[in-house]
Amino acid sequence: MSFEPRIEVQPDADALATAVAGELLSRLADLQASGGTPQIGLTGGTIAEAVHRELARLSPDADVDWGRVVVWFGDERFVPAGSPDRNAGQARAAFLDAVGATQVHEVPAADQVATAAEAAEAYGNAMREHGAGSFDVLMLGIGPDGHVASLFPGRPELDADDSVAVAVADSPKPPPERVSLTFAALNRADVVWFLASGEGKAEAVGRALAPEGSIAETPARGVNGSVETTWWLDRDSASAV
Ligand SMILES: O=C(O)[C@H](O)[C@@H](O)[C@H](O)[C@H](O)COP(=O)(O)O
Repeated sequence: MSFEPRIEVQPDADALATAVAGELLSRLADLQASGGTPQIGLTGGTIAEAVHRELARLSPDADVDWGRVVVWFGDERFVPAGSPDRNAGQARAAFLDAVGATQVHEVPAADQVATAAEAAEAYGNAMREHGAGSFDVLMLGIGPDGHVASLFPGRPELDADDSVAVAVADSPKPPPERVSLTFAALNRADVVWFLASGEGKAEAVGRALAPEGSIAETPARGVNGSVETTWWLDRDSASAV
């Protein structure tokens, strides 16, 4: 069980993105120096995009072989592979292609399988086949409603603990069809990093970090790393902590 969450507050979104990218590269270099092949989980969203761009900028000076980093996604939008809404496409454009990441496991897209349920099953099989025992670092965003990945308040997917990934229909956050890792899969992380920037996230971050509260109401409360949980915030998103 992880201990109290660590809270890191940066002055603004730019400083936050730089700090997260720098710390991730440092962790990856250490893991590789000790002979590991790190497994990481990426997320979609605005601050994640900023972190990805910083990873592209900082990676050339870091001692990280991105060909030896296995990349997964905490959730994905169930849209065609070429859609600008794809988290994987955004991450590839922002840094994965630039840094030479070759072990990137994308959730099947809407023009590759017939249904989001098929995509979820295939992704779960891929994680089992590749022995994705646990994430060395799993990065997650949080929505203004407290959602994490594509696990939204009060939704049945919160209870889908017997699978790795689950299809999400009628998502409150567009696009409507998604695939999300379940709490069971998300919690198979040694280290969980929540990324949140801006006043619009302050209330949700406050609820997620409050001593009391329900996971049904604030799903981000349901994810913790077995070794570390860090909330990477800026002054605005930390204003209710
Ligand atoms: O696919 C997605 O939309 C994300 O995985 C989602 O969980 C995101 O991380 C949060 O909604 C925060 O997004 P913003 O940073 O854009 O607010």
